[in-house]
Formats: sequence, C-alpha cells, structure tokens
Amino acid sequence: MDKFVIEGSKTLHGSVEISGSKNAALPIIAATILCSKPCSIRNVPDLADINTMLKLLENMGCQYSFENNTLHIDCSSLKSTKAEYELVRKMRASILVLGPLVTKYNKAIVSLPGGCAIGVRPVNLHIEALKAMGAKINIEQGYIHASAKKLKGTDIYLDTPTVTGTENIMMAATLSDGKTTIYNAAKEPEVVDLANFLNKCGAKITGAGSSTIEITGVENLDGCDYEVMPDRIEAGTFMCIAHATKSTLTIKNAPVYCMHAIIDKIKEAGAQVQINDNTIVISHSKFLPVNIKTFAYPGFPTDMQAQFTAMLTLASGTSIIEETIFENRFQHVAELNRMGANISISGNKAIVVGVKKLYGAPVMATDLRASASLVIAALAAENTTEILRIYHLDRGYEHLDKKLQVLGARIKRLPQ
Ligand SMILES: CC(=O)N[C@H]1[C@@H](OP(=O)(O)OP(=O)(O)OC[C@H]2O[C@@H](n3ccc(=O)[nH]c3=O)[C@H](O)[C@@H]2O)O[C@H](CO)[C@@H](O)[C@@H]1O
Ligand SMILES: C=C(OP(=O)(O)O)C(=O)O
Repeated sequence: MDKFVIEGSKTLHGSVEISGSKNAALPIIAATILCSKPCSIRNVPDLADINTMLKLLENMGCQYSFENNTLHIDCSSLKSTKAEYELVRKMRASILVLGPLVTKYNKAIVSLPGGCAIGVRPVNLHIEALKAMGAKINIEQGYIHASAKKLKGTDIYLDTPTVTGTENIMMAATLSDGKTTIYNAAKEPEVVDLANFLNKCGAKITGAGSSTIEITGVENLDGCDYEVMPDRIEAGTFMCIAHATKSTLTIKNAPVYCMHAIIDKIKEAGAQVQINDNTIVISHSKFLPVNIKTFAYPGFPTDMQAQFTAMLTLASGTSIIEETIFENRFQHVAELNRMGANISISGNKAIVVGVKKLYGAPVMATDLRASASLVIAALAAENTTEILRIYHLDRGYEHLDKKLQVLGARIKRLPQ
C-alpha cells in the first residue's frame, strides 16, 4: 500500500494531458463480451479499475494485450460466465458484465457488488429490467444467478436514471429479440460513448444522450477499433487544483462539450477560464463561495463534489453543497477539517465556511474522489500532508502524482 507525501503552498505551472475516461472505458471493455471478433480500444487509462475489469474477463476466458493505453481484446468465446466475489468486491462496475453475459451466453453468475464508502448502491433496477426482458434471476448466497432462452425487447421505465443500469440494459438489448426502449435513461456522456462503440460494432441504438434510448436487437456484433472519450472528471479535478493553488494551468484534451456545469461553477468560484477547442486554460483571480447541488447529467456531477468542497474551503464566504445522488458522500469532510477547514454537515448538505489557510496533516483517503479532494487540499495547504490509503485514488486517476510533478508540485509516492 502506498501513501502520498505532499509539500503544499506551491504555485503550479504548465500543461497537463487528460487521460481516457474510466467510466467510459469500463462499460466499453465489458461490452466486448458481446463481440464475435477482436476489438482494438485506444485511449484506455492505465488504472486499477481497468486492470480489475480485464482480470475479470480473463478469468472467463477472454484474451487481451494492454500496452501504451491501447487494448487489443478478444472475448469472442468465453469458457466461463461467472464473475467471482474476489474481483467484484474490488470494483462495483463489475456489474457491467451481467447484461452482456446473459444476452450472449444465456446465463450468468455475478457476485452482488454490495455497497461502498459512498452509499448502499443497490442494483435492483438492473435486475428488474433484465427480468422484464425475460431473464430468470435469483439471488443465492450473494450471487446473482441469471438465465434466459433469448432476451426479448420491451419498454423499460427507470425509477431513477442509473448510469451503469442504463448501460447494462443497453448492452443486453443489443442482442435481444425486437426493440427495447429505455425511458428516463441516464444521459451521461459515457453512456453515449458506449452506444457509439456498440453501434460501430453493428448495434442499432438511437437516442443515447437523451432520456429515451431505443435499441433494436441484432443477431451478431462484430469487433471494431474505437477511441475512448477523455475523462471529464479528471479534467475537472485539474481545474480545481489550478484554482485552489492559485496557478495557471493548461488542460489539454478535455471533453469541454460535456463539462458545462463544472466550468460554470468554477467561473462562479472566481476562476478565469479560456477555452479553445478541447484545451482549457484556467487561472485564479479570486476565491468566491458558490452553492452546488449534485444532479444526474447535465447537472453538476457527484463525482466532482468532493473536489469542489476542498477548493471551496478557501473561499471568501460560505458555500452550501448539496449531495442528491449518494447518501454517504461526505467522508472527506472530517479529513479536510483536520487540515483546518471549517465544514459542517446537515443532512445531505455540507456547509463550507471559507478559511484563510489550510495546514498540512496526516489524513486518510476513504474513496476515490475523497482522495482527490485531499490532494487538492494538500497542494494548497501550508507544510506537509501525508495521505494514506491512496489505492482508492489509483482506481481512477492515471499517474496523478507524475502529472503533478511535471507541473511543479512537490508530491512523493512512498510505501505506507
Ligand atoms: C462506473 C461508473 O460509471 N460509475 C458512475 C456511475 O455509478 P452507478 O452507475 O453505480 O450510479 P447510478 O447512476 O446507478 O446511481 C444513481 C443513484 O441511483 C441509485 N440506484 C442505482 C441503481 C439501482 O439499481 N438502484 C438505485 O437505487 C443509486 O443508489 C444512486 O443513488 O454513476 C454515478 C452517478 O453519476 C457516478 O458517481 C459513478 O462514478
Ligand atoms: C464513484 C465512482 O466510481 P464507481 O462507480 O466505480 O465506484 C467514481 O468514479 O467517482
């Protein structure tokens, strides 16, 4: 296990290249289960979660090589359709193999992912949708046992626009009989990226990116060559880093088209932002408080909440941050307070009273975006901060320490 040691209060300079999106790459890799031919997928970030997904597929009989962010993968004939607890427990996104397995192989045994630090995170909507398409599903000893002769297209109304739920249903519907319509579908750009990949392989999907997605089942999906979209959350995190450390940074290869909520809020917080195609130049002017409410896309992403909370600890006033997606996504608050922040929690709101300075302290990462918020606070803080348990961060940020070192940050990765 590693830790970060960060000496803060240093202005950063230069430019950083954004990696491929974790939350787009994971479903696309799971979708290769549907393909009867090999796929080449470019711009895949080299992350712990990606390696967990690849290990999961390898255990089922899939073959791959992964070098220089390019994945060559052949899942055309799997020997097993079981996703074991040992790997699923490391990453909730493992649930994304359920839809592809049951539609292509007519059976699947997938460990229930369970909750995690940010909330209970049930998968009832994934299961109900597959049942509506004709799958028989039982839960036995912590595993989802699913079987079906051939899934049948149907109308699915989601109670809430679940992202991985929408992706699972979309993947299952590609090889089903007839037409599936998903109402109240997730509109996240990563859902669109998955639909684009599937369509390139021969699927018939329309409406991805809107709240109604139509999928007409086809007999077979081929392989394809595809480039994963850049990571909007990584780009947003670097924007928070720039503003919190009063730095001017150039963020290259950012998916600006889907970052409106993040860009608007950081401008409101006093940053100056210039955009040229997919390059963002961000500089600090003043630290203003802002109110934030997380929502499904195109609302403000819950995956940026912790990073904004860290940045707003330094604002000249009080910010109210309301979390509406996950019930327990404020674990970074206690750690930020240990660094001198003044944040209190009231129900699903964090009340952030701005302070003049943060101070280095030993802190512990509790989940992926909480880890990023501690890095932001540490870079802005006086003295040295030690962040323990950064394996959470390694799930979703490619070489964050190395990218920060290039920008002039004093950050070291050491064994814990
Ligand atoms: C791998 C991936 O893409 N992860 C993202 C995905 O997670 P994930 O797809 O797990 O999140 P969901 O969109 O499913 O969750 C949204 C809300 O719906 C609830 N819910 C979800 C499914 C279900 O069957 N029943 C149910 O009640 C959840 O508890 C949560 O309150 O979207 C989240 C919300 O943008 C992001 O924070 C995660 O980074
Ligand atoms: C919550 C996240 O990921 P996951 O859904 O994989 O836990 C995230 O990326 O912030």
